[in-house]
Amino acid sequence: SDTTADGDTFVCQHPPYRPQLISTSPLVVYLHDFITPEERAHLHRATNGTWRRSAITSNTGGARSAVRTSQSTYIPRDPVLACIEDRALHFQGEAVPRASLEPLQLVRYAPGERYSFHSDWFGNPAYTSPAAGGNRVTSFFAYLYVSEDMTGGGTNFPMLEPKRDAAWCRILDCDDVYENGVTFRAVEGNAVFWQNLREDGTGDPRVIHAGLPVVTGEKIGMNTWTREAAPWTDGGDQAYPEV
Ligand SMILES: O=C(O)CCC(=O)C(=O)O
Ligand SMILES: [Fe+2]
Repeated sequence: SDTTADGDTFVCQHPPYRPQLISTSPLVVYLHDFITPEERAHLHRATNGTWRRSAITSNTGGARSAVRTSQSTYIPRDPVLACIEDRALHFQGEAVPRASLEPLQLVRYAPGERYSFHSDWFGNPAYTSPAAGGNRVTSFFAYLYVSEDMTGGGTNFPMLEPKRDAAWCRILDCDDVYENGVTFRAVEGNAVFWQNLREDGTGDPRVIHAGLPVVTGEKIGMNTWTREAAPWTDGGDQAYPEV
C-alpha cells in the first residue's frame, strides 16, 4: 500500500475492466470500468483549485483558443496516477516505457464548454522531434466525473462508422444522425482508447474527434497520451508541457 498527498492509503488494484471493439481500422476500443470509483474520487479531490484555461499545442503553439474552452490541470504523479499509468501501459503490451507517457492531463467542462474537432496527433513537426517526445501514438480519454444533471458532453468521432444495433445505445448516442459518425456518451469510469498513427507513423485523419459542448452540468475527463519517444523521467515531479 502507499499514501497519497491527501493522506489516503491506496492499494493499486486493477479493476476487471471490459473492452469492446468499436473499430479495427482505425483501432478504437471502448473500455468499461477502466478507472475505479476510488481512483475517480481521489483524482476529483486532487484537482481542487488547480484548474486553468485549457491550451492547445497542436494548433496554436500552446495558446488559449476558442477551439478548446475547457479548463485543464495536471496532478503531480502519485500512487493513484502511477496505478492508472501501469494499467495504460499494460493494455499496450508492457513493452511501452513509462517515460513515453505524457503526464496525465485532466480536463473539465462547464456548460457551453467544448473541444472542437481536432486530432490528438501533431501535424506540426515542431512538436514531434524525439526530444519533444515524438508524436502521440495512442490516446485514452477517460470519463472521471459526470454530474447527475450533465447533458451533452459526448465524444464525437465523425469519421467512424456508426453502429445501429440497439445494444450499443448504453455507450453510444443512438439519437445522433448517421452522418455524425460515432458519439460516445460520457459514462463515469469508462474510457475510449484509439490509435493515432498509421503503420507508417503518419497521423490518421480518421480519428479526428471533438468533445461536444456540455449543455448542463459538468464533465471531467482525463487524457493519457503515449508518445513515440520516451523523454519523460520515471516518477518524480516533472515539467508539464502545455498541451
Ligand atoms: O472531452 C472529450 O470528450 C474529448 C476531449 C479531447 O479530445 C482531448 O482533450 O483531446
Ligand atoms: Fe482529443
